[in-house]
Amino acid sequence: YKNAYKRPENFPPGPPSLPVYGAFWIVLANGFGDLSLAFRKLGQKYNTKLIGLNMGPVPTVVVNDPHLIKEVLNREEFDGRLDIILTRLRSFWKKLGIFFTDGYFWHIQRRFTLRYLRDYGFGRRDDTLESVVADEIKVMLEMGYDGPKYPSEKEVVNGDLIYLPFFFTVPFVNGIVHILSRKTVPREQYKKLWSLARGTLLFQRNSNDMGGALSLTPWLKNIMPNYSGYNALVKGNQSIQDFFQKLVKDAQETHDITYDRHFLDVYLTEMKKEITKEKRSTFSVDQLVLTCVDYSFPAASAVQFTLTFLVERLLLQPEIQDKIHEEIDRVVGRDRLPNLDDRRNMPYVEACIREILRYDTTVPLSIPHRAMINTKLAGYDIPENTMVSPHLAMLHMDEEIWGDPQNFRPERFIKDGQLDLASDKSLPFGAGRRLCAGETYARQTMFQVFAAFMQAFTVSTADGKPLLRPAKRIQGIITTIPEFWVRITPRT
Ligand code: HEM
Repeated sequence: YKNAYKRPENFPPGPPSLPVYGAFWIVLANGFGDLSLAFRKLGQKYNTKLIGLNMGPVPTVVVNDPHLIKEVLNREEFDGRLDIILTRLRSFWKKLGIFFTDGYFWHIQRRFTLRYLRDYGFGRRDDTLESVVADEIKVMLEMGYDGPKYPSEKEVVNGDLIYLPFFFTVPFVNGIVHILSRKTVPREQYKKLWSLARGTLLFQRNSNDMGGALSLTPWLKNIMPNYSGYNALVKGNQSIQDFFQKLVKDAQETHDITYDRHFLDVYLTEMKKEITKEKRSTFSVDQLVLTCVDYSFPAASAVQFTLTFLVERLLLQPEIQDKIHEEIDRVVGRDRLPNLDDRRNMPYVEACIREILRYDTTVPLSIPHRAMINTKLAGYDIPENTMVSPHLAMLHMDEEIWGDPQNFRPERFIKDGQLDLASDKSLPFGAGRRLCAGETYARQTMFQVFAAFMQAFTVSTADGKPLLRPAKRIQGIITTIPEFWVRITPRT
């Protein structure tokens, strides 16, 4: 009983702790498989904007209020990340990468990678990258029109059916591979990219926004490696890591310090310089592999699932599909692919993407932050090392901000026929110094892929019956739905 109510002094109110998993049991009882729902209910029950609880041994604060979410994202002392088994098992049991590192290491590596990836088209408008992605889109559409050319393509195309999300994988991932290495994986080897995307999905689904049971009780990996998801996490991670280890190894073998061919060379050159100059460096080959993994992981999962949610929405609300087709035909016609210049003239397509990012929040509780010092939030004391989860889905469903958040209504972002950015108060990519590093890449490529796909096809359900309700959401690190077949009909 004493333990159940033991909590740091002046900590936000919230559910008591039970043995082993602390309040996680109560969270699960309030929304098994839907942490966002659970925290919405707990917020109401304790009548609080900040829910304080112990997730296993970890003091945790879930931020349910739009203003406080923005405050957390913009205060430096909340920029930390947790050091948990989930993050270690993907990075050779070290603290590496961008997503799950913090402090000096993260600052140097995030800044360096964003600065130099930019030279290869990442995070800005770049003609070369745009045409690389457009070439991949042409192949994707060709698969849709003509069916599989290589056996592995049968995994994603079957007659007039396509398999989502994997039909969308290649343009997104090959775009990143090109930014990193100035090459793309050719069509006859696309299988590699699909298995990388499948591995990523396996990893995403075997944990959750808060690290899952395995992160709270890491010893589970020794006694029940299958049931705890540990084996699946290792397997899922392996497929993406193997791909990039090979890419980095190839670059190392042909690296010449006097001439940088691509981002991998730029990194290796800096690494060699730093290692001769300094005794300790944040640069290493393992870190380069993890950097590649971190920039590819969401490109092989979050973006393609966002478009998959959008296609599902078109099946549920077919009138939206007609409006999209009308806009594409009016602005672009049928003789060329939509390009990034068209974005400003296609407010409806752009608004559909913004609305799905709000409506189906991909990362409902964001990636957990960590308080790096003892601090205060809304008058409460937040001890150092508290996990702090900004509840983005709550912000996206706030009635005061949106009026009718439960409706999927792209028009909410359009004013006088123009996209009204000021009305988009959503934060699907977070904010502040931890802002998603791939937001620009995600927004640009999603527009390119989706607009071209809709220019070419009409979508309908595989069985021809109207879709009446959305698929059940699968809670993972990102939220997904089960893969499914969709019928595409070329537009005449
Ligand atoms: C629909 C697509 C995407 C969504 C909704 C999304 C959302 C997010 C969110 C919510 C975060 C955590 C922010 C925080 O900690 O407060 C994040 C971090 C991150 N995202 Fe994305 N993301 C998407 C696509 C991408 C893409 C395509 C890339 C790379 C190409 C990317 C790279 C990253 C990286 C590297 C971080 C870690 C940043 C850091 O911790 O410093 N994301 N993303």
